[in-house]
Amino acid sequence: MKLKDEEYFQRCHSLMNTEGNLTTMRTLYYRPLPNSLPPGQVRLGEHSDYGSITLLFQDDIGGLEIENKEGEYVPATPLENTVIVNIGDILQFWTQGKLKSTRHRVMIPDDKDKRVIVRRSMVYFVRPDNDVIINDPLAYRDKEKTKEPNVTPITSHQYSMMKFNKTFNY
Ligand SMILES: O=C(O)CCC(=O)C(=O)O
Ligand SMILES: [Fe+2]
Repeated sequence: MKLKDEEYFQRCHSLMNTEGNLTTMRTLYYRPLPNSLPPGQVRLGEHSDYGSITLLFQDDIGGLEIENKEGEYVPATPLENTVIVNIGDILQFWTQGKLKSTRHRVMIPDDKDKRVIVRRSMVYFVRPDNDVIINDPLAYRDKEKTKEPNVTPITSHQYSMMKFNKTFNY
């Protein structure tokens, strides 16, 4: 990635566990569902996560799907002792799209035995420190090789707030 400072990304997360960083852990509880539902129903809508990376721990019920390069959703079948690492929007901005933020969703299992059981997941959303500028691709690599983009700087905090307000608009 031609990092001019190999510790750049690490330093941008140095305030985790303080008020200067919005990294959060969320536990999700998907309640049991009736068997009468038709197949192919969405449980958690398509989205990309908006931090830098996400660590996702799911149980063995399944339903999580990830969008591949062809734009098709493919199952992320649960594997024991495995953590899924998603790239979030901010890492995509930072790297000018070199690393892609992965769209994903959760479907209701077609298997009727699995629908009537609770699904649980645990998600750790890693976000850069609040004041980090997320749309300056030059911050992490050799400035001479890329033209200075003419854009208004956006901080990690501003972007997160914009996404929170859109997602939790009720
Ligand atoms: O429950 C899952 O497996 C996915 C959760 C998720 O994508 C999210 O909370 O952003
Ligand atoms: Fe997600």
